[in-house]
Amino acid sequence: MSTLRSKDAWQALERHYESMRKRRLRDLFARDADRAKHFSAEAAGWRLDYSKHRVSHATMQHLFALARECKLEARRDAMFAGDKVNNTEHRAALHIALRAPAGSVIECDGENVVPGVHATLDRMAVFADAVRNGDLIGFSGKRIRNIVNIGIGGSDLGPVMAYEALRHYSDRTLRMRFVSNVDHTDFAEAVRDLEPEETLFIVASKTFTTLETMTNAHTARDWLLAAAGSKQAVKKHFVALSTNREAVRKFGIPAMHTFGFEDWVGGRYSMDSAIGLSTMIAIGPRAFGEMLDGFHAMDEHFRNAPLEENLPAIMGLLSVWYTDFFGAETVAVLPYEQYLKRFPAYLQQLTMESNGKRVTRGGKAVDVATGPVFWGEPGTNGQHSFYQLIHQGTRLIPCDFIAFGQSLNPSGRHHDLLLANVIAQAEALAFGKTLKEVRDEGVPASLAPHKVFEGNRPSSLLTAQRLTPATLGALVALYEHSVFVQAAIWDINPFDQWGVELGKVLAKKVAEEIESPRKRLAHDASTNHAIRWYRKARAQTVSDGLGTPTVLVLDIGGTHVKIRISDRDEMRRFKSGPNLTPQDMMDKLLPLIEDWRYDAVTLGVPAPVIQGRLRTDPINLGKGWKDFDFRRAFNCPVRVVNDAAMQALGSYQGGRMLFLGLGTGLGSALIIDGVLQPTELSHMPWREHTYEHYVSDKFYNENKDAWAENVLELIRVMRNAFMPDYVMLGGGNVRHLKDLPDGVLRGENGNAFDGGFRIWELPR
Ligand SMILES: O=P(O)(O)OC[C@H]1O[C@](O)(CO)[C@@H](O)[C@@H]1O
Repeated sequence: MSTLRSKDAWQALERHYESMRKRRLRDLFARDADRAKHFSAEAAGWRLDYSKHRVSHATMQHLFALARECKLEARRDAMFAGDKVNNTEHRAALHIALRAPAGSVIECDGENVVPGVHATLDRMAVFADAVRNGDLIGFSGKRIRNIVNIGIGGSDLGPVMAYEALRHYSDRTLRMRFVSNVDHTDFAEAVRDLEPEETLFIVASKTFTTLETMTNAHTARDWLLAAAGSKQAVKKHFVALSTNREAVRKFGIPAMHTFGFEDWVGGRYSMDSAIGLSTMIAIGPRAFGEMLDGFHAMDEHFRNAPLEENLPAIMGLLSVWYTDFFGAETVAVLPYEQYLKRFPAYLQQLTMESNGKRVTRGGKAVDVATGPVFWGEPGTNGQHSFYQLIHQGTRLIPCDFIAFGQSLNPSGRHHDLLLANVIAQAEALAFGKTLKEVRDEGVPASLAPHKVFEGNRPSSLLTAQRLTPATLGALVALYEHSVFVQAAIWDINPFDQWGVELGKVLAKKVAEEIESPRKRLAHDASTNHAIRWYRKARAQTVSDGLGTPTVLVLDIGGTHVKIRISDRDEMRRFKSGPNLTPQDMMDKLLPLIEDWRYDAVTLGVPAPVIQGRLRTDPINLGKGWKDFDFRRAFNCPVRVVNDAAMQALGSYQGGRMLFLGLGTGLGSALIIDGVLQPTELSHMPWREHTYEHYVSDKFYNENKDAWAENVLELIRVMRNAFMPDYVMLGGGNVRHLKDLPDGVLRGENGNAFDGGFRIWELPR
């Protein structure tokens, strides 16, 4: 038996539960006319009515006794004192210091942390005011109007929830957006209608290493630089909120745009730290200060009020009561306030990342249920979807109803009806409707069971006068501390989150395997199957010309194979020669590019290619090229293209272009309005031989002057035949031509790679 189960108060509760299990709320109310008064408490602008819970005075006494036996007050005091209550990470959990008034003293490792907190708040205020006043200017000299917060988990849910909750108080001339998901759709939709020159990115990440956030931050930087041109723009358009100052500096964000906090602020407890910069920009430093005051008021209440009047203690203990004695698995959070639409999502991280634990602080398995599942939606919408199950389903789902006396957008009967609904829902859940009541209404016997409401379904009603920055702060602190109370009873650490690690590590491995399609898979059959399925889907995306693939280009020549990849400048090469078979090439290539990831391959081959297929083996290489299965060898989409055509594509400047490649032989290609037309001029008869003969490298070595004459003659003839807007000369021997006629341009050899990359942008 665990220490918790063996506690006197726990055992007393177990016995007491047997007497409460069947007690009806109807009876409890009938016996006590003042039950609503007796089972309610107030603090920091909030009133908690918990009279519709399945508790008696005795229940509450047992629960308070349990809290005392679990040393809740001592644990709370240790947290407030800056002790390392996050024992698995050896850290304090001092979020209460984030809202402590200037002048207070809260020590961590012997140092008063409050002055540092206020110094950051002051810097944030100066910055927020600069944005709000229009003093913050982007790269083009225009004022910043769009704020995009990039973060995830606590670096997103708190800011987005607070922005939505306090929208009424926000500066409507600013556009606030929040990007969290690594799904690119999130970023794409967030910036779709924004101008880079007016956009500020706030990269919010405690660690500044989180995969999703850093991927989105790099995408944001590319998006900005595509418009700004210069890397200097990053300094103006990016702000970082982080504890990892070194990583922020490496990203290119200057110290003056970095707002830090300390490791004693947990991600899900950070919305009132520097992570709240977007909130402060939206509502202004003064209102942000009011929100902090609300937090602080609830902190003080939690710290000083006796458990019997202590809102977080009561809420936390009720959660333990239902989770461990009634076997309830979830809690529904139902704000009757549209501005709180993201509150349930925010609470999910706060509650479940904190208390989703299966071992005690000392590492022993717990043998009672811990952290319930939190979920919810704003009322009244939920009433028309899942409330059916809460009213008549087989599960017990305690509900937290949240409502405000005054609407921020009063109009007609709206608020009356909203409040009527929340009050009525709590009443219906508690008291239900008996079979007799249904029958008395004249409902036929066959239908009556369907219309019975069992009732006895518990709920809290949390009310405040108005949704303000202060009431929001107090509400969040209420839940933070309620989570702490539950953790104290279960003896778990609510401040770590090891449970997210394994998935992160495996995702990194799987991403590597997806992006290196030749890697062998050694997972279970199902995981292997899923990876293979996605590799195929991904290859299809590339083949369909969607997205921007990373392309590996091979420029295969008679003496060397040169290789590049589209996201790096580096070129690698290895020797080819007259005996090089495609298999030899693969054997030399793959070890050389082991560290490169690519989605697609372009092969520029010195041989005729029609519709992506080699018509013959290259004359200057070994055998077996024509029928070799490159798609299979690379395990990703491959496009084979004539080497001259590839260079032509890389040199193309629009319109009708004739490309002539002067190398060992003669390469040629025609591009008309972006569409590549393969041509094979080299072996057409000319004079006593072929065109290639008279402009070849061999001919050049025999008679240089005649070679130059021949090239000019070739250009004249081909111009007459194809009527291009211009002729582009490529190949190594172009350098031997001094003066070029008008309309004839000199291309560069490196253009071949650009052609290999561009070919994936063309329709197939
Ligand atoms: O702020 P960071 O370091 O990017 O972390 C984001 C989130 O990731 C987690 O560490 C794990 O999900 C959360 O606790 C945290 O809020």
